[in-house]
Amino acid sequence: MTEQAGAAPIGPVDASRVPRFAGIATFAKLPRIDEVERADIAVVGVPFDSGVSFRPGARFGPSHVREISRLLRPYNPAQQVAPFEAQQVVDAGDMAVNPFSIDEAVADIEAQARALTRDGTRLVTIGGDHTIALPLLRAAHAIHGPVAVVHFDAHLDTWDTYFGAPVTHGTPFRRASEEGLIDLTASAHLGIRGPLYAQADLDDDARLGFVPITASAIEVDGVERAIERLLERLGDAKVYISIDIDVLDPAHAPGTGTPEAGGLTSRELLRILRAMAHLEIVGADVVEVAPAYDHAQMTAVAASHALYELISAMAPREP
Ligand SMILES: N=C(N)NCCCC(=O)O
Ligand SMILES: [Zn+2]
Ligand SMILES: [Zn+2]
Repeated sequence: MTEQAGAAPIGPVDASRVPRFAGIATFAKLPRIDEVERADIAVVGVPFDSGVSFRPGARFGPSHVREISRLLRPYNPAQQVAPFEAQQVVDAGDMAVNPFSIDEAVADIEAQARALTRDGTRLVTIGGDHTIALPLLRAAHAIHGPVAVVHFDAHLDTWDTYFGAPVTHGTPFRRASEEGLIDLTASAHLGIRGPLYAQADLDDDARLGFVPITASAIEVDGVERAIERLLERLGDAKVYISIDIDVLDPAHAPGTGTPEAGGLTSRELLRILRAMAHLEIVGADVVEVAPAYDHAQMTAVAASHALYELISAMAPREP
């Protein structure tokens, strides 16, 4: 089956005809990339977790999230859009990445991201640990120049090195800032909380170009105020959205490697994502889902809904 030029996008398999628990688990039962001529958005997995500092297992995130994503439905009332009708969305499978060498893996990811985005396709990536944001930002920068990074996370991920290693899941945004990949005037973290190594972590972070909208600011001032601050910061910059699922409270997302108490609810996360629908979103990722620590697929449910809101936010709107 091949999409004809100009024809309507090929959508998901109809779950009222083929039970959603049957068949191959592509994301949201979407077509595979080889079933269409060209895609506006490719959902791609990056099964890599050799950059973690604590619990491993995010390499199994992509298949775990795809499995539960089969429950997603075609119309998103919260954004008033049918995200798989308004644009061609496909599942591009998983990238092949070296599990024994971080440097090789990072080069593999960048090369495959560049190949997938060569003809204007935008990537929505399922991790994998947060290390993968660095090569994904390198690939985005090659096309768009410096992008505003909207980073949802309990952690800053702008630390310098771990055991002397510069490329880990705690360091991607420091490297990205040093390399000039991010727009230093428009990037922000959301949901930051928990213990740090020192006050200097925050000072470094500000110097590297981020403004933190903390979990406690969201609690005290409310989600609407957080959205206002975020949109003010972003202006009309091109945006890359990176969601570490540990931005959610462990009550909402236990299946992750470095959990921290006091996090966002999934409802808060989804609402903030919807507020970015009018922006130019050039790519996105959802990372750090570690199925071995998940219960009742709850972390995967949160991740699959975050991905659905991202894809919906990226859909073209009637002017
Ligand atoms: N990116 C995530 N999830 N965690 C980073 C934590 C780094 C640390 O152990 O200090
Ligand atoms: Zn984190
Ligand atoms: Zn992170």
